[in-house]
Amino acid sequence: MTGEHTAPMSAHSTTSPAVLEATGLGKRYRGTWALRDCSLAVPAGRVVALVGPNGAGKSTLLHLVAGLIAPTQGVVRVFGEPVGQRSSALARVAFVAQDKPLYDGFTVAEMLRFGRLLNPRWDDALARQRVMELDIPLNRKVGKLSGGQQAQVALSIAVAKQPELLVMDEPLANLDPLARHDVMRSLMAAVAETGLTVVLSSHVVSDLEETCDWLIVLNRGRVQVSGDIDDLLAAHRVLSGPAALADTVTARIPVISDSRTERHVTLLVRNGQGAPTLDPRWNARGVNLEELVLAYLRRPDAASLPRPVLIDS
Ligand SMILES: Nc1ncnc2c1ncn2[C@@H]1O[C@H](COP(=O)(O)OP(=O)(O)OP(=O)(O)O)[C@@H](O)[C@H]1O
Repeated sequence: MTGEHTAPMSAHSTTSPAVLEATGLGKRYRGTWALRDCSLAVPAGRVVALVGPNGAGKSTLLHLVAGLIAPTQGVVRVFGEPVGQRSSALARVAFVAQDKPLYDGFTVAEMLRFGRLLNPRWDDALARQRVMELDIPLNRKVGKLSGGQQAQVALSIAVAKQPELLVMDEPLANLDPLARHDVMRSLMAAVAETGLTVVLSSHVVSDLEETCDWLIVLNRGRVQVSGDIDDLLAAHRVLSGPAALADTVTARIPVISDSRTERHVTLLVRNGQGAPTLDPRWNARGVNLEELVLAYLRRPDAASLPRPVLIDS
């Protein structure tokens, strides 16, 4: 059923200690809720895809995790500690903002020196090695690098801080497909070397399919889906068959998306426990990550099980 999903099966359990945990988390800007009633837990060592349409609240959630803004409601914990101004756990978190935190007038070497001065856990050899392996000249001004090279420098700086949780807000934005692939490959190499947990937001779901193993879907400020990607894919399937039979399925199985012509219907459904035997005229197949995400985004009222496992701290 999950054959189309190429991410390696993870040995992690959903009940391993949560690196990141939100409970009833909400953020209001003046009269508008950017994030509401957000509860989720991410186990250690996961690579998390945070997806959702424009204005869904992704940046707001990531800024709350990084301690850059304070919640209006609820709490977010990293490594079991509530995030706040005095949170020592934030020393274990690196955040790469959407508008890469680089200074155009600095050379790459100066950016690395800056990183070394600001970060007590800085690994200078690692930073230089990563930049040189990518053939990025140390003496070039950051403003003269390509978008892909700038993303790689920002990633190298973040990794050199030796975080245990790396939070990246749209690291792939404005990059061409090859640069996106290269950045994701670099990120995966860092994950393989260090075992760090990564949360990254993106609009391009297909870029995440091979590398991420945990999915969070935000829609209109609410969490619709949070869970292990393999589990989520296994819990859904696509049914296609005669339109005349559609009502027999929709009455018995939770339908996330429904696309019909006069004679034919395609349904993306959630497998309930004890899923009913279907008429042989139905054709069933597995879903891929992009289909799953799109189906939920089209139905903001739908939420997926399993619900996040919250771990007592
Ligand atoms: N500083 C702010 N002041 C007022 N409203 C804000 C502020 N930051 C975000 N918002 C609002 O909160 C909502 C969520 O915004 P957010 O940037 O978190 O979404 P997003 O999912 O990251 O969007 P995008 O994909 O477009 O970057 C939006 O309606 C946005 O206009």
